[in-house]
Amino acid sequence: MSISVKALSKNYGTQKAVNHISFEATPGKILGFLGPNGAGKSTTMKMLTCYIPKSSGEAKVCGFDISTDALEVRKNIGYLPESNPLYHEMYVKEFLFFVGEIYQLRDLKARVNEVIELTGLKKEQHKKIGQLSKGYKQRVGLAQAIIHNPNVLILDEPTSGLDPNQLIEIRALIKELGKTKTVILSTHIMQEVEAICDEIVIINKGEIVAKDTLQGLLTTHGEKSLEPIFVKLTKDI
Ligand SMILES: Nc1ncnc2c1ncn2[C@@H]1O[C@H](COP(=O)(O)OP(=O)(O)OP(=O)(O)O)[C@@H](O)[C@H]1O
Repeated sequence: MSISVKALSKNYGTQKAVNHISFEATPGKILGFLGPNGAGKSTTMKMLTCYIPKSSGEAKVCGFDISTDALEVRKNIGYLPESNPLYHEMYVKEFLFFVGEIYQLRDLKARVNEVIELTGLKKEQHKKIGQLSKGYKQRVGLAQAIIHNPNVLILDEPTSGLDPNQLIEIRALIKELGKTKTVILSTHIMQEVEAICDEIVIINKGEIVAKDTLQGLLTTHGEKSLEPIFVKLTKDI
């Protein structure tokens, strides 16, 4: 088990952003983490990547506890945050060298060239990040997330705002990465989940309302697609 989450909670003051959630994620599978705006997806991802502390509960990444083994957790995780914060004044290669140095990677030049190849950045590699299109900025975000070859990838809305061509290419890349790594991906695009996710967790108002495979959810709810199930489980009544 690469990710194990048990009764994990996060309170912001009196607000329960994430409330006692439990789920697991395994290598070679892509887990779609879905929920309406404000459901608690980013908060969960930030706890798993040790960006914010939990309020209670437990989570382990590759056996390492997010509260007591943050350094080991970070070594094992690649994270693409929702806003994809990048240094716009840096050149693509310069930025990837910078990230690789933080991880103290050996043979960094070869690794930077490898991730540039993997993420399809070759023809844009000499540009400044600020000069790149949104899709290529996402590729840089993915490149920095995988540069240290982590076992687990946490991707917060990796395809939001991309044109259909970029979307297809980034999805294909994520699917490829998901063959060997444990991937947790949040998205609002139901077709994306249907296309690439093996497991689905739906969170609403900080609580998990569904946890199954796509086929399992379709069968349980007697539907042919995910959208009506998502609406049924998360709409305000
Ligand atoms: N730093 C913070 N301080 C206070 N409340 C916060 C903070 N960050 C998030 N929240 C609140 O926690 C709840 C969950 O937010 P979160 O960003 O995790 O949702 P989300 O599912 O990622 O939403 P979206 O799909 O819009 O990105 C929301 O009500 C949000 O306003």
